[in-house]
Amino acid sequence: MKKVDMNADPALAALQALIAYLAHEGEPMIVLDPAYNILGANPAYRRQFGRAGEPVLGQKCYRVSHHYDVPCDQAGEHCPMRRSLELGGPDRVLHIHHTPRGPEHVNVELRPILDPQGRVLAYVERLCTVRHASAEPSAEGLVGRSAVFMAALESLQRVAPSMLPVLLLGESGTGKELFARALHEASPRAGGPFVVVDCSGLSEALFESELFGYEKGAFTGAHARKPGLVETAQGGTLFLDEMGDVPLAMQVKLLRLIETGGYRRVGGLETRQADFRLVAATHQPLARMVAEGRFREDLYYRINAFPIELPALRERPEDIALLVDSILKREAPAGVPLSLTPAALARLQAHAWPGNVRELRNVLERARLFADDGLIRVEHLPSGLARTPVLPAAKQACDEALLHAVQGFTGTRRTLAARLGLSERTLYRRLKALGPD
Ligand SMILES: Nc1ncnc2c1ncn2[C@@H]1O[C@H](COP(=O)(O)OP(=O)(O)OP(=O)(O)O)[C@@H](O)[C@H]1O
Repeated sequence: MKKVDMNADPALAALQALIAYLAHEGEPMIVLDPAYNILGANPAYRRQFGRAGEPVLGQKCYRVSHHYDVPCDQAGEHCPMRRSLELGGPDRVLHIHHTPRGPEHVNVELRPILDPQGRVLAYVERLCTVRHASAEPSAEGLVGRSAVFMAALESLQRVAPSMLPVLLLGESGTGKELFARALHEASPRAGGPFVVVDCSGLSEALFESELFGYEKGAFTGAHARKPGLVETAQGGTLFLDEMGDVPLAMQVKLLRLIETGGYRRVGGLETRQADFRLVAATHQPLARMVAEGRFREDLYYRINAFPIELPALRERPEDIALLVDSILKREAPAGVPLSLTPAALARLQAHAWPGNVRELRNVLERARLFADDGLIRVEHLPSGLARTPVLPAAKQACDEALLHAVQGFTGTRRTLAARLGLSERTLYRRLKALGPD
């Protein structure tokens, strides 16, 4: 390695020392100059994000991570370097990065390194791939890449390391349970249990014995002692689903449990100490229920410490294609790939989805039974589903789906037309309308 003359350029020497220091860090890190050039990359970065034969040094960070020709903020995204400059300190953002494995959700943390005069000498960027959500079709877990989905995921990432109770708000079928599980997995309690309590439809007595357990002989039928779900969640996460349905009389016991961690088994005298991270969810308007006296105000403030709004599916139509591919991966028997015609996809994108992702899953499960050749067409979708309105969004989605299909296809036009459920002439006409390529 070339020796640096410290007296000649102390700033350069400081940068070299910084790069050498980061070489021993286990997490992927790069050093950037204020003009977005990558000055150094540690071995962890090269292992995780480097591509054989593609040098990263001297490249622009936005080119390597996003394949953009301009910085992220000029491409409509949050640029941590710009924000860091505005804030005069570190910044964090969740981005979708191109990696050798495909697009991935990556947590980016940027810290400015200042010279003695307080000028930015360089930035250190730490990258951390989010493992519990996918930006590509995935057979399991959360998937999504729309801005509203990313905002919810970013909140999840920020709160996960803490012990703060989280309240997930969203319509039925928006993935509250999936988010709760992802939160648990992203938290330091991931090695502990994840326990789901469905609070809907439980009477007060049943709720108490389910949650706190009971002693032998506590009531008729209590032949043996039974631990409650709070005890089962020891060291892990307790997920209270449909929190708005907790009976009023139980709310006070729940509040005591959350505030002091203390509870008693039904029929027991001993106060036991709970140890769980609380995640609650509801599709009900809790604030209104408080105003109407149907939900305790003190409990509401306690659980509402960190609310996360989960978007309805109609607010993220750009995620539908990704969700469809993911659900079809889940539903398809091994080895039989299923796909949709662009027209069928456009119809799904135009529907309002009151039942959200669950409804989408059900529609696809049904359609699959009709798609004998593995291709789901419009006629396989329920007739009540949005009738292909020529909405600009739906039309554009249809065109995008077509382009996507063309780009990934290596066979002849004839076989491509057959796969898409179009006549060869229609395919030719549609491609012509999309441009010379
Ligand atoms: N972002 C997502 N990515 C992949 N699958 C999803 C996503 N969101 C929801 N799902 C799927 O949709 C279905 C409904 O999700 P989930 O049960 O988590 O919703 P919920 O909001 O808890 O519903 P409810 O309020 O009725 O309990 C599940 O099959 C889940 O796997």
